[in-house]
Amino acid sequence: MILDYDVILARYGEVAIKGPSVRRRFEGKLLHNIKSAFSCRAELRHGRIFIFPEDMDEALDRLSKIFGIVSFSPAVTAETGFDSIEDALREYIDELRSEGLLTSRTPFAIRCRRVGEHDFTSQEMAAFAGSVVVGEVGAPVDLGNPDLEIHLEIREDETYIYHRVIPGPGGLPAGTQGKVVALLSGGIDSPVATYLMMKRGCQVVAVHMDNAPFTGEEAEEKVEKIAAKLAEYSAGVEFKLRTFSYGRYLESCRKGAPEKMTCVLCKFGMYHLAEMVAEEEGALAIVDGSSLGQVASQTLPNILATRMGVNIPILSPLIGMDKVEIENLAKRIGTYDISVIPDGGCSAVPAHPSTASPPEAVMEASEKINVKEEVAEIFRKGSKTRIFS
Ligand SMILES: Nc1ncnc2c1ncn2[C@@H]1O[C@H](COP(=O)(O)OP(=O)(O)OP(=O)(O)O)[C@@H](O)[C@H]1O
Repeated sequence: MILDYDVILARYGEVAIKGPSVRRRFEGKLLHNIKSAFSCRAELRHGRIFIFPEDMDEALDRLSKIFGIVSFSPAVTAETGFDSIEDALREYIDELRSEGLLTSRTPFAIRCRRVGEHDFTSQEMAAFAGSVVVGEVGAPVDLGNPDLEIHLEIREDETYIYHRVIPGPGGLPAGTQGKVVALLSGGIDSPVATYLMMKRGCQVVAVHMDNAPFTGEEAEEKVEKIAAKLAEYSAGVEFKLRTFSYGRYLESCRKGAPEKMTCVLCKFGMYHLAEMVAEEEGALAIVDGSSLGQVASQTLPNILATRMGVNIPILSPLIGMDKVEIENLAKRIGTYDISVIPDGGCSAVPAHPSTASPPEAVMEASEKINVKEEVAEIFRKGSKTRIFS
């Protein structure tokens, strides 16, 4: 970064359409989350967040992971007035030229917005600033389809100059929508499902079932790395990972029920364990990475059978998405490269898992192996817990 930015103007979207009291709560949370992500002063002014960071590069990097922010612009501050804006603009133009963003052939536009009383209109200031650029560089003005837009945002006696509008992640500020228990495996899907619920403002307690001896140590390491990556999107709000030893339950499924039902019973037990965790943690829903028809346990009959007897909502934000869409999202959020690290898979998966287990058969098998008691025992033994913030 060459330009000597001193402030970032951040815009927030959905927060702004809420009623006054919800809006105040959301704005407060957003400010808190920003201040937790990096050292800065941040304040609300006229529906924008003005951020004065200690380290500009770090701030620009972290803001792309703060939910609630729609876009943000690093800016240079000038005193409002023709002379001072002209001076600041000339310096700004010099930097744009040295970065190759503005030449004598670059169609450009000045966009000017104004709050406060001034002795000029926005249009007059835009025309003035445009003439400075033309005089300095000779670039053509093109208001309809410019390659470069230079913004002047005039707020009372301060003017902010910027040209970059960097997209933020959108969504709602972390921590505004209560808590969920997210079933987190080392695979591609559940990190994306968890991310999507975080994007809607949820605080996450991630629950992982350690299936050793049917899985290796690599699976645990992957989940920790995935949790750390997801926690980058949770500034200001705790992100917890709880790992339970689940292998003995899988062993009971293999011994006490038809082999082809192992995966369905595995999932059945997971939801029940997640419900206990939710109660303990004060979470109101369970999240998983199911996508309809993707694997044997995700057919409609098996979705029905595995969720029997669970009394809180099980949210599956990926249910209607294709694998390629999910993978693309995983790449964008940074979990894909971790998820594809080979971990040997789960050796308890049968050669021919059932794709349509009748609910009665699942209930019968679950009673025979006493799932509720098995799972309660695992819960009582407790979890390995890591807090990321
Ligand atoms: N070991 C585990 N610990 C916690 N949750 C799990 C575990 N294994 C599976 N899940 C949950 O169950 C969902 C479905 O898992 P399943 O193995 O049927 O499908 P998958 O497509 O391999 O999912 P993923 O890519 O998320 O691993 C996962 O998305 C996740 O939410």
